[in-house]
Amino acid sequence: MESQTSQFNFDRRLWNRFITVAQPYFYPVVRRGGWIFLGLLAAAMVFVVALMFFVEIGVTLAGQALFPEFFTNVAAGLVAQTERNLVSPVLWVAAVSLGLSSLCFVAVWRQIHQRWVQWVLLTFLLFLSLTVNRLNVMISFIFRFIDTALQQKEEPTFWQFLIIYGVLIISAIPILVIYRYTRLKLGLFWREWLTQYFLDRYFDQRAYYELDSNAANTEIDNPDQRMSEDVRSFTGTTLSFLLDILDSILTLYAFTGILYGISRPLALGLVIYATVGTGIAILAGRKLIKINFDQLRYEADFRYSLVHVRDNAESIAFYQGEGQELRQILERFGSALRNFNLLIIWQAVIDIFQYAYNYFTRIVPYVIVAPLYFSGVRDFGTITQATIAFSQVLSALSIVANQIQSISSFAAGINRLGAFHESLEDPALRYTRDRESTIQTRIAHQLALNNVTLLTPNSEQTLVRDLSFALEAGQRLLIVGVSGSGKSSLLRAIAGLWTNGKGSITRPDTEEMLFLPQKPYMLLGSLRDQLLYPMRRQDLTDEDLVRVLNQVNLGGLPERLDGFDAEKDWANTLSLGEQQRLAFARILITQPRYAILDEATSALDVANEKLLYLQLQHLNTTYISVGHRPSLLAYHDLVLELQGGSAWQLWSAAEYSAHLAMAS
Ligand SMILES: Nc1ncnc2c1ncn2[C@@H]1O[C@H](COP(=O)(O)OP(=O)(O)OP(=O)(O)O)[C@@H](O)[C@H]1O
Repeated sequence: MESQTSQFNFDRRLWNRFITVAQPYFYPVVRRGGWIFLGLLAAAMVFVVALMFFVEIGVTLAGQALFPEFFTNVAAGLVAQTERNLVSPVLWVAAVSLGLSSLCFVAVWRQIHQRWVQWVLLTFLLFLSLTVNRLNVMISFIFRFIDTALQQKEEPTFWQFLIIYGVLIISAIPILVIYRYTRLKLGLFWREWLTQYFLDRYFDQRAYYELDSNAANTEIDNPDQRMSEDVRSFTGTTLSFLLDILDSILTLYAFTGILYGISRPLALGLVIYATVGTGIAILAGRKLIKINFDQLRYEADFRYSLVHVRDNAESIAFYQGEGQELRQILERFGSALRNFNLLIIWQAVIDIFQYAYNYFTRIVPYVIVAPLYFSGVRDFGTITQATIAFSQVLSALSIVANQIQSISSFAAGINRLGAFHESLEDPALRYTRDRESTIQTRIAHQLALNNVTLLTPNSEQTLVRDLSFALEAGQRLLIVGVSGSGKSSLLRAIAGLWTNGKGSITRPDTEEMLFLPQKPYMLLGSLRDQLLYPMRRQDLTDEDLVRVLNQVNLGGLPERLDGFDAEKDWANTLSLGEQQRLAFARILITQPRYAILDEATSALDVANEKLLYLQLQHLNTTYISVGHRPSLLAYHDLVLELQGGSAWQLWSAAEYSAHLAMAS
């Protein structure tokens, strides 16, 4: 896999990642889906602009019909413009644009019919953005009239326009509020969908397990942050950039003509100026992507170290490891601060560029238009108009140059989400090294291993070589061996968690098997949730649960801990032995065909261990245990001894007992 940390550029890869993450909410992922998505977006923009054209004509005509005197006196320019529009070819262009853009949506309706809410909201949002843009233009006109009336001391006109302004603002406020609300609402829907999209893939095929996101050399650090903060800022920022781009296009449309009319060299000079500025901003911004990317990681690492302390509070307290923990946390915090320092230095460098870029622009129109004025070709007002048009067009063209900081941090977020998406979609990318071969799994009624050679995920150790055995129904196997010989790993291979190696494993479907891992797992939730984990059987009453708890010697638990529905921090409330017994109760409730127990009774006294195994023998469950204690031999028929160095031997329980007796 190409190293992601070496790829911080505004390039095709970034663009592809952006489309990959942004598209699925609006258009299903299919061949050429990205282009169709962009086409639809353009169609939505065209639709909105054409619609606005007709809305403006409609509003003016309606206004003229309702208040003829007012419109003829006050908005004569608007009326004249509307009358010109009604006979101009632009009317037909707008009508055709409206029809064609609608047809684009009709053409792909089958693909997007489940996504109509987002398209309606997005189109509405674009329309509102355009309305707000128009309102601003109107307000600018009103103030021009107010200023002129003041200057010419036309008091009635002055008051008239002030009242018009008041009325306009009263009608504009709801539009502004709805505009903002719609933008946030669409962001919220999108975030909900995208988070769900990532979560589904995160839990699919145990990606969360294989990502190994705590390893120092991992490509995908802190998936939690990617799914929470990165997704949130991705959706919000994409929408606001989209609206900014629309705004820029409209501004360009409105003012480029004016500018070109005044001076061609000015228009041309502006394009060159903005292109150079954008180029420099992109060059400087590239550096910022990497720094922003690192910042997100360092911040998440810092937060994780604090969560880690919270999760392991008791162990740290026993060890009195506060000093060490504090040092670790401060180190991570230090990395975040150092990187942030770098960020503000680079921002200062970019600020130099941006200030220069924006202040120099004030000179440019004068430099180009003043000679025209001096030579008498243009009048004085032209300079003012050119300056306004120039600054409008420039700000539209300078969207990248002026927002490079936020664009680079947006790009960093896109890279984090894009890389995460890639590794979730393609399991091969999750491993740091290429696998030469994998252990094959077949689903069958019984469990059997055929010539299995098992390696650790990083291929550093071969744990067992050419291991073969088969378990008959009802046969019970005990796996023994020195610490680190690979006992738990063998169970991981049976469960399909580890597949690095050769050979094949035949086993029942995992739904028919229940694994109790070495560390008893206590989920977040109530005592009922603990007992019913992982399959939520709805048919069990409280009496059934109490009966099961009695079987594992935990009958008093509900009374002691406020019933079945109180939520507690179970891992810290229950003793290790209690947690193991609770985990064992899950087997008695689930009654799987196969149970796999990894030192599941290691924290229990021998009497409790015996009680649990006797319960297990009453079920129709075939089980495999891993354990060190000789007392376990009594509950098993076969013994698999892992001898270290990838050697193994299979014994009957009786033979192994005799072997132990001889050895001692
Ligand atoms: N994720 C991993 N990546 C690489 N090596 C690992 C990984 N997990 C475990 N190992 C290594 O694999 C070997 C076998 O580990 P395993 O947990 O299977 O031992 P075990 O026999 O169950 O030990 P114990 O009796 O102490 O629980 C160990 O040397 C361990 O360090």
